[in-house]
Amino acid sequence: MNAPLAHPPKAESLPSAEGVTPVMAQFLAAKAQAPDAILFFRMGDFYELFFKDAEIAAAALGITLTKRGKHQGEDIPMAGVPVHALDGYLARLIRQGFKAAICEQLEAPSEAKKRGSKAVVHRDIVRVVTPGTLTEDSLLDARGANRLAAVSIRRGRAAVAVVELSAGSVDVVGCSLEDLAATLASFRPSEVLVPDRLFSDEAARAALDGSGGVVQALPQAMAEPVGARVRVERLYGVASLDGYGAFEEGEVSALGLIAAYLETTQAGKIPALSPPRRSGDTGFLAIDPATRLSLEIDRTQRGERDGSLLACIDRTVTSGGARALAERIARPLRDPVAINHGLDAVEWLLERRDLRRDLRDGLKAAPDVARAVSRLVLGRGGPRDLAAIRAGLSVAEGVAGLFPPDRDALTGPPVRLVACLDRLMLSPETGGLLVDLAEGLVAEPPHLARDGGFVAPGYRPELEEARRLRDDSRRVVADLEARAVADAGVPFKIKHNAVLGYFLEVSARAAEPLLRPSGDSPFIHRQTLANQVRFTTVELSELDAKISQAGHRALAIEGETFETWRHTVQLLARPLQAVAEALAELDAHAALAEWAEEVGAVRPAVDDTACFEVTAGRHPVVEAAVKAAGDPYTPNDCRLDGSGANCARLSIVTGPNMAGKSTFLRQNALLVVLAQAGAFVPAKAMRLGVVDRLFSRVGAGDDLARGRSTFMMEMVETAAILTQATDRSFVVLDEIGRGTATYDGLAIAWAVAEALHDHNRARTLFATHYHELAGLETRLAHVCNLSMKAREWNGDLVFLHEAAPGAADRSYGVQVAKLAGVPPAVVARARAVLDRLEGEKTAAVSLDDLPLFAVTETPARPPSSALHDALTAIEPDELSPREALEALYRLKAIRP
Ligand SMILES: Nc1ncnc2c1ncn2[C@@H]1O[C@H](COP(=O)(O)OP(=O)(O)OP(=O)(O)O)[C@@H](O)[C@H]1O
Repeated sequence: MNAPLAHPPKAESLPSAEGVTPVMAQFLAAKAQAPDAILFFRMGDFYELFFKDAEIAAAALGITLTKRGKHQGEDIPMAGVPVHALDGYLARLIRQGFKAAICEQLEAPSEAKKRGSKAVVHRDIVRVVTPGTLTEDSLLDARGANRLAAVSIRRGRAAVAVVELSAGSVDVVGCSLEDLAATLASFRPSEVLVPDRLFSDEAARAALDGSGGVVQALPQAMAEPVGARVRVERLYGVASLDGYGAFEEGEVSALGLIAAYLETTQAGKIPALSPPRRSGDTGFLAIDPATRLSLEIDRTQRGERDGSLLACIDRTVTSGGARALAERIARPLRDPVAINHGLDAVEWLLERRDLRRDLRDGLKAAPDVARAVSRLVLGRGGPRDLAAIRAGLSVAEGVAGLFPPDRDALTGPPVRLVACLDRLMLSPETGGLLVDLAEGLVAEPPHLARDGGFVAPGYRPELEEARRLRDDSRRVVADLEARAVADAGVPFKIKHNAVLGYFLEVSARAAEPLLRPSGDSPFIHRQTLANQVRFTTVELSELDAKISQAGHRALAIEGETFETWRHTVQLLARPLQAVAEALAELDAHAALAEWAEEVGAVRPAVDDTACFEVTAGRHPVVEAAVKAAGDPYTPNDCRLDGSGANCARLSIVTGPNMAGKSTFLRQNALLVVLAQAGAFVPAKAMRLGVVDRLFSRVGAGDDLARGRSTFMMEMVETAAILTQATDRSFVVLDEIGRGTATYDGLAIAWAVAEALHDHNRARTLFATHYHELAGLETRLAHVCNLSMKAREWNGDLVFLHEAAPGAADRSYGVQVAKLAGVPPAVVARARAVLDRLEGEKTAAVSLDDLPLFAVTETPARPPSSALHDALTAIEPDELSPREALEALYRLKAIRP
């Protein structure tokens, strides 16, 4: 999978500003500020696009391309979208990898006119929209987080910084280059920032490709640690970052890329961010992109959520909860203590069915508080976001009240739940905001603050006054119609428009007597149309002015009230986000308990040993599919021990096609993911010594996009496992070696199995159709054979899906071909050829004679030496000439 690259229009294609109209000059000035984005230029009720942007948008969005005026003798291409439809068009552009800049009108045309009739309305870019910086509900997936990541590599170490604008969270992880891909993939970023120099770095490119995000290259200078530190300090408004922890150079550099990007894309608006959460790469179970794809953890191989492990177990009732659960499954933990804290919370809620039901019922009323807060802080929120905060805070109060006050460590809620409950406790400030909004905001406010109508009656006396004046005057206007009809004797109708305000309208014929000159007529002519004539009176004009003044005043007071609330939300952003997080976490825990009850999952025993023991385990997704089709699912045991003390470290799994080998392998890998994510597991029992890295590989499909053949891909991925797996890792390999000629494949499979057993010492399940590999059981100390059982019945094959000790004798490929509907003549011929080949094989050279079986000495990990380590740590691009010379002397001084 190749990461899509952002494809902005080229900066050098900007048209010259010579001799253009004032509005076009304004457009070009804005365009120069965001040359790599498609500029949406507000003109009244439309956002217009010009020049190359218009052509790109017309092609990408299917909108009409027209022209407007000339530029240096050439037509100016133009396209436009109505203001109210902007979000939809933005979403489509962003999905296609474009950036968009929004240039707004910052004053009303009437204001501009005060500066002279030729004055141009003041406009400026208020925001650059990119995939990682979206906050609008209409542009976001409610159940998935939207993250912006940045990668930096300094002195041989990688760092990943990640910000989720809608939750205000910031994570930073320093990791080895080997773990970069897994670390980046664990965040599923929508957009990844990299210094442009990293583009030519093989390892970095591979990691970026696997991240799934749109890649944006920034100038290398933005990643320089000194400048980066200053930018991060500015983002947080602190004099020094030291108060947040001691950051590695690469971490500061990655955070600096994010700070630079937020400064430009948010046009100076500073989001409310929590201090960077720093975690080393040892905090989480490393799962590289290929493994995520193969296990279909949060997306299927086709890229859909439906059908993944996450979709199968997700019972959350809020979008924040869904995101929290997704994060847990995407980044399982590695520390048994932390994992057990999560399991304690699930167990406690599982045991309290009534409380759990009430909790989930209460949570259902909680809107997306996190996203509402971030929109308000970034100046994009409206009254409905305030209503979301009000509802969220009152749910927090209600939900906290469901839990017993008992905080005893033995009988009360476990630590993870107590931590959530503590965050739900409203402070005097957040409590005050709730009271204020409950009193001052109407029950169902409009989306936009602009049109008013959201401040509750009675909340501000001066607003009441203005509203009364406006409404009373409207009533007088309504009375005036009847009086005018009586006075003039013509059927007047009172109407209103933006240009004339209120006026009296009557048909042209009926108006005739009123148009004759008369000294004392109160009706003043305003306008003659084809069929109607419009009049006003002094009284109507006065009332009109009164209504419009009162209306403006009411709007101004509502605007002021909104601004006060928005400001309070900005000040309280962190505690409000903490409430949102706590609600989300409670939802995720309760959802895991709910799912565990539904499918009969049990608590895994997670510890520091090297064991893996599953009794009657099930594959959650395949089980659901099989049961939906009305068939039973066969549970299976699996026992491995990395130390080799209690049972085998490596199992060779054989069996007919379709017998359930792949399901068995993935099932056990998924149980590791679930257990370390703090979830219960679908099994009768499970004991797990924590895993540091999880690998799953299937004899691969083609990756034509990257120009690599099936077999090459298979070997690249196998190489990654052999260099990275440790004695704490868990590896599942499915038919490795199948992509080449039989003997090459067998030889490679054999050597890989041996290396994993002898050198990596990882707990491994190795499924294969090379039955010769079963011979490893007698040759290596910690290998056992397992086979998936099937029976022949009246010439047909019946799959039992049962993993039993021992090797399979054959593959039954021909029987499977028959089951699949291959024509009988072809099946019969295949059987005859197979009999012949099997007859010949008995006479062939014995495998024992092959050098395959000689014990290997080659270490699987690359050799490491002081010289090698020192060389790896040097970053030539970061050294001054003097430092380079010093580094050279240091290298010379190292003795091999
Ligand atoms: N434990 C089980 N209980 C019930 N049905 C199962 C079980 N395991 C697998 N199946 C069913 O068998 C089908 C085939 O399983 P799977 O793909 O794991 O077989 P396989 O041995 O890997 O096949 P191949 O060697 O052809 O790749 C699954 O799609 C599922 O419907």
